[in-house]
Amino acid sequence: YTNSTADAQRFLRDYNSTAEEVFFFSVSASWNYDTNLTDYNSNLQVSAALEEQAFTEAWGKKAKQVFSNELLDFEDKRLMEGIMLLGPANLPQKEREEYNTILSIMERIYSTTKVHPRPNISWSLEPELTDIMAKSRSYKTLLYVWEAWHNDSGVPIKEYYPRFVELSNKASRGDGFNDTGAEWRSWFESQTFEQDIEKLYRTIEPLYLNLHAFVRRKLYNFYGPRYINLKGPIPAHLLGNMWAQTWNNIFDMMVPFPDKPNLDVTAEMVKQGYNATHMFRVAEEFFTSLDLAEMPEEFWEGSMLVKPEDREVVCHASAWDFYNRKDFRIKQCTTVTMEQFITAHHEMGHIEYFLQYKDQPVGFRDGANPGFHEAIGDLMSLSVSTPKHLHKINLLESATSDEETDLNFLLNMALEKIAFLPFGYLIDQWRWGVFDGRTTPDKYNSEWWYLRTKYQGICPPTKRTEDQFDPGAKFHIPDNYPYIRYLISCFPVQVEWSQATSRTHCYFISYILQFQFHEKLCEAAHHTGPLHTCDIYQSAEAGAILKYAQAGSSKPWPDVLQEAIGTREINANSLMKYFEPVTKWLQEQNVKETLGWPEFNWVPPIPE
Ligand SMILES: O=C(CCC(O)(O)[C@H](Cc1ccccc1)NC(=O)c1ccccc1)N[C@@H](Cc1c[nH]c2ccccc12)C(=O)O
Ligand SMILES: [Zn+2]
Repeated sequence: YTNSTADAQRFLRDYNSTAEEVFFFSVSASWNYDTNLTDYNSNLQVSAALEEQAFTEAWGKKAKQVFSNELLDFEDKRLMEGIMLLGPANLPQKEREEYNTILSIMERIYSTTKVHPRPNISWSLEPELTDIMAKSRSYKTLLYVWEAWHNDSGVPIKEYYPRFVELSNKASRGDGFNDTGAEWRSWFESQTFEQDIEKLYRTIEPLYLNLHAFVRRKLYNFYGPRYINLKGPIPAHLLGNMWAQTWNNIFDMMVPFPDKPNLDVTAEMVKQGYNATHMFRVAEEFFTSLDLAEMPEEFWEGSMLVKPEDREVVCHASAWDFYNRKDFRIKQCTTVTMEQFITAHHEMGHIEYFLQYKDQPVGFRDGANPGFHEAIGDLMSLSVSTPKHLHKINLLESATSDEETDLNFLLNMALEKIAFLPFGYLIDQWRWGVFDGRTTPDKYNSEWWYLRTKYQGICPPTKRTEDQFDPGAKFHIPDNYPYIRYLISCFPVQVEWSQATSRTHCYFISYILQFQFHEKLCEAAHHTGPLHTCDIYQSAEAGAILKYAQAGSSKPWPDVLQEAIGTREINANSLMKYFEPVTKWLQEQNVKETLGWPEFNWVPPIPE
């Protein structure tokens, strides 16, 4: 290759066809390991990762040697920049092996941890512990399960994490970043990224404080003054979820108008004999009703939609692209619940994205929009969760949309979407501090709980020390998957050109903007009435916008965005408008409440 445009384009084509084979091989090895966690499969997965890293190193070094970037158009420049990022391939061979092995071990510890309440009884996170956290209303049972999971999964991971951080930072420095956190933030290519998120968070904070105060009062009425301090943080194990990240599982303790139809359709799904495959068939029909693609045959043949009995697997849901334009799979330990039904739509949103992208160059199939993937799945849940949609798919008797039913629905959505915001925000705040060295291993847990109390207004139900490692008890930390993308993701758009590289700006498709996106899709679907009753199901016009927005970065972003979403600024107006009825209602309920948790350091007593 010489430094000419023609050669650069040939280089990109050659890279692409080789990359497909190498990525197919390493994704297949990861799939085999994740669906059968044995030493044998771990070794194969680690060596496949080494192969991929050797490939990345060879082509990345060649690209840096030969090409300077001004030869190429915007797309090819982005592809070439991606190829030049070596990641773990910056590490010498021994350290590469150590890096891959640590990741494999941490993932396995998390995914195979079991709790033994009594001899020869063993509970996994999915489904046993998850179900108990969702359904139990016994303070002591919840405390036992919460503490056992956090100790048994987090503590063994703790010994590996500092070394992992060291190796990850060294790899990031090899690509010119100060540390891995800086590398992750660079994807948003915005000098004011952290301030933007802080501003976004401050906008919705009043809504969160009202939800928090209301939930705390209801928990106080149930668990009593011994365990709930009306001026303090809420004990983390009482919110229906192992990490207190979404609170919709305790909706039954919060229902504003209990005599209205029950919006949690889990019971109805069980009654109608739903199983995993049927849940995914119904999800598929939602997407095809938007004129998006149906699942290929390979999907139904290759996916793992239920937890196998005979082997250990990674149960945390995920969607897989095998980079051969044919094999696309979901791995989910599906149980028949509404929450899992929503997750099935979220995972299938990833597959739809893969299908839209499959004929794009490899570099655009995932890296181009870090996290746009995650935004699509959540966007769908805004429609799928509506009483109107659940009625259309015959899971809800009546779709009476009177004011009280609407309030029930909006509170349920707030327990999912609003409760999530501070959690989505704090995970990577903690990690950014770890990667840039501010949070040293001797402070991992205290910093974690400081952020958990500061943003979520929750506290550990029992004393936590530096002997434990509670961040390790949340999948995305041992799996090293960035989390802010569940809150903010980014359309990279060409804006102005500078000499060395094409400057791209970030159009934030934030968690907040999904409501704006939803608003646009609803307009296209000719929806009338309040936004929260909109369901884009069966609207090909709405699907067209989605398809256009999703169809890879070969389309010019600005018009997609302006048309689809409105502005590039993060503004929470749509979200605030969406929740406006329930915000007012919560403010009325909270007239006598203390908003926030001034008794910041309060922790509940241990039950005797
Ligand atoms: O992790 C997930 C779903 C799994 C996933 O689809 O996001 C998955 C995560 C994962 C990443 C890397 C390896 C293994 C699993 N992401 C993907 O499968 C995926 C697929 C294609 C591209 C990018 C990511 N959800 C998050 C956030 C979340 C759950 N429930 C919510 C409700 C409202 C808002 C957010 C959430 C969580 O469980 O904490
Ligand atoms: Zn996802």
